[in-house]
Amino acid sequence: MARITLRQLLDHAAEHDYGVPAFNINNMEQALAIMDAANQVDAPVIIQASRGARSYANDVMLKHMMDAVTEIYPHIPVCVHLDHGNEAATCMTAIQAGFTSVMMDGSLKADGKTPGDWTYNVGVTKTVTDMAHLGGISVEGELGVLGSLETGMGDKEDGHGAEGKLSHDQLLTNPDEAVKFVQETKVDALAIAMGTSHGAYKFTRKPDGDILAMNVIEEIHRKLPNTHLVMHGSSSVPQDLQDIINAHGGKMKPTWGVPVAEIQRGIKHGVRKINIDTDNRMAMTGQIRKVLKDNPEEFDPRKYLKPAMEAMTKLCKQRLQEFNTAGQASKFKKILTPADMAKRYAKGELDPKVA
Ligand SMILES: O=C(CO)COP(=O)(O)O
Ligand SMILES: O=C[C@H](O)COP(=O)(O)O
Ligand SMILES: [Zn+2]
Ligand SMILES: [Zn+2]
Repeated sequence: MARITLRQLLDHAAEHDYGVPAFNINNMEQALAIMDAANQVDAPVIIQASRGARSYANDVMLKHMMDAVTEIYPHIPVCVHLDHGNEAATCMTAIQAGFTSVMMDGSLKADGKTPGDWTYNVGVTKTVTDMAHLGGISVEGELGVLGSLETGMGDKEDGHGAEGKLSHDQLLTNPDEAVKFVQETKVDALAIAMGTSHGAYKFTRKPDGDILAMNVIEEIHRKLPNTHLVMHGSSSVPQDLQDIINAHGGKMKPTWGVPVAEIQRGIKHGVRKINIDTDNRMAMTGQIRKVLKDNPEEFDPRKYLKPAMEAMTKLCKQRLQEFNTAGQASKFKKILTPADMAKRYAKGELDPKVA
């Protein structure tokens, strides 16, 4: 069994200077595609499921898929993470379903739309870390609200995210507040806002420092050198994938994502978890469109799901190589269980350290 906690994985990533992509799954095809990639390049990996994924696939199905992938690939450390938990109960039921890590996203209220204030965010996040750490489960928190620095609009493309206009202050995580937040909540990883947003339409041009504020990451990392930073909305939205979709009946508008070089710069400054969903959605959809358009007589799902999985494996493998995750799986000496981690939290060994 190689199910690893986020904390152990990201501590290893910090020690060995790499980042770990967190790929979203909703079904068996995505889980197998990610694991095939991780196995090919000897990489540990984070598989994450959103609330939407949990209701799409059912927790029982997800639980057994996670067991299946660790049984098929026992040598690959896999962290199973809840993406964007909206309240404490969502986190607790994920833990019951076997997740080794949860995100309590208190940057938004439980409706997933209204920005949460400081007191709300610290309170709900601390409730989750207090409970989760008792059982050795890791917690990611979020400070700052995801949204576009180009338009000032919140991030609601994929159905969750702030609605309406946000202030510059809300859109950029304040480094001093980040220090206080980590000290008060004891989160294992901190997601920050600096201009990325979910979905395909992040930027209308190649992003520069005005609309993708990587300097915020550098400043937070200076103040919190031991905190693992998380970049959400980090798909690169590759042009070739846009082209495949559009060449086969799709209608994606011109758009830019987060350049891989910017993520690599982030990894040099404490970014350890990089959330990617949209790129994989595009990789799969491009192949499904292509097969169905080129072979309109085809109706066996395997005929389009297999190329879709292969395209997703290719994308995942590329990111694992680009983030230096490749080659790291076999470096793990021992995978600690949540119970082992619980003892470490109890002793205070994993308490946050500030510069
Ligand atoms: O942040 C994400 C999941 O939490 C995914 O971001 P993308 O939409 O850029 O893939
Ligand atoms: O939130 C980000 C991920 O892309 C998950 O999306 P989802 O909520 O539509 O499953
Ligand atoms: Zn989202
Ligand atoms: Zn996200």
